[in-house]
Amino acid sequence: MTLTGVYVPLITPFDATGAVALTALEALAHEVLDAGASGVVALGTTAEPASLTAAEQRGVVDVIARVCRERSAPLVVGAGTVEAVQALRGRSEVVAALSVVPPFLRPGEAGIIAHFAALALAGPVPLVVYHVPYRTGQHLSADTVRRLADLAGVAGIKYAVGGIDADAIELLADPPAGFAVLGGDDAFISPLLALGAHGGILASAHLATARFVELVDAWHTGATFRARTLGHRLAAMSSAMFAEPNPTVIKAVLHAQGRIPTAAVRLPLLPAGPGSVRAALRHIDADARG
Ligand SMILES: O=C(O)C1=N[C@H](C(=O)O)C[C@H](O)C1
Repeated sequence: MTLTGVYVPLITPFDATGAVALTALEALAHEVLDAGASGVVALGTTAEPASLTAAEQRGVVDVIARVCRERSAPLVVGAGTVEAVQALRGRSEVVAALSVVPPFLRPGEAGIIAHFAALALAGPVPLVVYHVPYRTGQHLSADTVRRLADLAGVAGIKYAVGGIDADAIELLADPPAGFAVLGGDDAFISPLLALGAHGGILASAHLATARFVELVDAWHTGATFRARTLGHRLAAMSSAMFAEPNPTVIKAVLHAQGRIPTAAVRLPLLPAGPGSVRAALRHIDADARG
């Protein structure tokens, strides 16, 4: 199956004691699926996974997996190591592991291909390669992405290069069969869809979920005028959501909407400032007014 549409990488809500608010998380997963998301992502960057204990991570995946089971919705789980992908064995709702390109080391493109070949072999589910070079420090050419797509057990890429680059244009001019190209930079999702991307993993889609779904559908059905107009509006909204480190603004907005018990984030993140939150809420209000 090729992953398409909008996948929402769920935040991890905390309650007033600082514990993970599992009931609110469950409700959020239902809400985004009700609004038309194709699926959800557990333990993406947006979930602050490095700030969760192993037990909290398991609790988060358990809750989201239960929702996906009830709804027959696909679940993608952030997992970058052999141990983490192997821990997904037996979870039938999990359709893929989202695995970041190894950061910081910059092993070179041949090393990256060897890494994903080994990880794909070790895991029970296919991989979606998370390519975010402004964080990992590792460039991948279109040719390298094609070689990754050729690997058995690699189902797609979350493409987040901080813009639209020459490699994206080259890749999407002739996309590998059965390989999903999913945008991962919210503000650039519309132009990437225009080039032929299959969908996106978009934290902004916690808000205005149905609009992001509409955007993907509009590009995929050739409703270009609607797609372009909506794309500009959602890009402005996404920029407001990312005015401070993700997911601080999104959590504050969800809290202001009464959807999660607190806006709390864990260190090293600091809560978003009131000006950023007000600006983001203004975008959502404007969108709701049409
Ligand atoms: O958690 C994710 O997956 C995403 N993280 C990105 C980030 O934190 O920069 C943004 C994207 O929307 C999805």
